[in-house]
Amino acid sequence: MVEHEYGGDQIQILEGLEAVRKRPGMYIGSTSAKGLHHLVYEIVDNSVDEALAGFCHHIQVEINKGNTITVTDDGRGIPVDINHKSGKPAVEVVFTVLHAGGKFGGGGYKVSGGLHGVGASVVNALSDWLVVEVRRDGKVYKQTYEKGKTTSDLEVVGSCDPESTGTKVTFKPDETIFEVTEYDYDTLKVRLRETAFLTKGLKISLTDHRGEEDRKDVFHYEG
Ligand SMILES: Cc1cc(C)cc(-c2cc(NC(=O)[C@H]3COCCO3)[nH]n2)c1
Repeated sequence: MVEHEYGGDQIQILEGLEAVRKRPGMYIGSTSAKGLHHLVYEIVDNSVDEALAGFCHHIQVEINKGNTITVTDDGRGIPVDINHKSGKPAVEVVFTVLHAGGKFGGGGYKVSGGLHGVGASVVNALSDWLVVEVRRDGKVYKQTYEKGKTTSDLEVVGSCDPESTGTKVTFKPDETIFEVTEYDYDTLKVRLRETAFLTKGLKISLTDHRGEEDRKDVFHYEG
């Protein structure tokens, strides 16, 4: 690959991020409480896709102190192999390339919690920071981003049982973008219960760590 082509790709990525941060409403509908909660649905939808593919059985959503969100699944783990067009790990492409495909192919971007999660890079762009951990092949991989820009190379930070695979994402919504930065437990509860109902067999748990005591609900509907 010739040097200038690489530059082109990098510029494309930066333009994508800038577009999302300049007009967030175009990508997540609004920057009100609705948009704040939409960030969670965009991430969860990726794990739901993995569940629909038959590889993920449990998704955990946690509201942490400071109103950061952690979503953990037990799927195969986002691929970490180097994508030969970009020279970047597949997981980095997922979180940094704005997929022009949007929800319905073509350039248009449909705002909705539609499936076939492609919104990870949008969530990343609208977050002060985002950390992803992938468990795959008995290794624990980690990468970090700030406002959608990569701030560390993908690195192996540990090892794990080869049978233990999955993806964990923690992010902090950018308070300069969202008018509301406090998560509402019941809003997430209603949506996650509906998602579990529509995805028979998938267990979805929601935990709020912000209080003295944790508050938790688990949704699991059999077919
Ligand atoms: C929380 C979260 C967030 C994102 C962006 C992706 C995922 C995700 C993605 C996947 N699985 C995959 O990407 C599939 C894709 O096909 C190869 C094996 O892995 N599982 N979980 C989870």
